[in-house]
Amino acid sequence: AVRSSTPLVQCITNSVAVNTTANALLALGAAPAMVDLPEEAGGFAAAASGLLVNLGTPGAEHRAAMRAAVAGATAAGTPWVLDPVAVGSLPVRTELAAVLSDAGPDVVRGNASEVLAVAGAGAGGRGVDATDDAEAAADVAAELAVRTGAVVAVSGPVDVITDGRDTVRVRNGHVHLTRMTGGGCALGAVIAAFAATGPDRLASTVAAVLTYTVAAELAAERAAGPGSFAPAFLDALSVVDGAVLDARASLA
Ligand SMILES: Nc1ncnc2c1ncn2[C@@H]1O[C@H](COP(=O)(O)OP(=O)(O)OP(=O)(O)O)[C@@H](O)[C@H]1O
Ligand SMILES: Cc1ncsc1CCO
Ligand SMILES: [Mg+2]
Repeated sequence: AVRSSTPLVQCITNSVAVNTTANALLALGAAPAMVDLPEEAGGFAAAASGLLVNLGTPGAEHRAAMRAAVAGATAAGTPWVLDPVAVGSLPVRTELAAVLSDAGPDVVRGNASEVLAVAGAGAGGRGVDATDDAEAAADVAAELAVRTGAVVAVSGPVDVITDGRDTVRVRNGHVHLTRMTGGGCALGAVIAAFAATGPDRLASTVAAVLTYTVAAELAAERAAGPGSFAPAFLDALSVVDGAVLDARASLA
């Protein structure tokens, strides 16, 4: 459905991951648009198929663009994904994530530390990357889903995806994804692309994570390390299909 509909995905994302994210969407068959000016972001979000709001390098202009884009997406019913990068101890993005997670995102996507922090459970001086165990955040993620109405996708060696009622675990993936910058950030954009294909947010998010992590496995078979993994991953995103997913999926 992503390939046949070519969803237009607006990304307000960080300056590190912008190129990786655009290339991942193109490889998958979606259309990226990094429209991140405050004066343009709201109108564009109303017309886009999906929106990513990623807090990785949230300068003042980006923050204004995020507010405008969320308002435009909300008014038009455009699905949007919040990636609360490195929230927890950094004050500006942590406050921003609290506001945005209450603004009705369709999906909140982060690693375990970030999801715990957005849920207000990341206390106690826990470092931003102190845990990569998504399972440890599963209950908190489900509570966050119920409170916000969002599907919550926690990434890690096993990804946990929940709408607060049903929870799906995706065991696919490869550690090279964590050694390529933007490995999590591009996943947020891919989740937005899949959200544009239909109203079932849990199903579209599981499909996005499964596609992404199976592509990583295909790429790892051809890669000598994280450097050659990155282009192999784009190649794999462009060929992975339903038959490969059926053969490779490790869901629980
Ligand atoms: N140890 C691991 N083994 C296999 N796959 C992993 C592992 N850790 C993460 N992944 C996969 O990597 C992808 C990105 O998840 P990760 O948890 O690294 O995001 P992140 O911490 O937000 O990344 P970023 O550095 O871009 O912010 C997900 O698809 C996840 O399945
Ligand atoms: C390295 C880095 N720093 C801020 S955002 C980002 C991309 C990975 O999250
Ligand atoms: Mg991240």
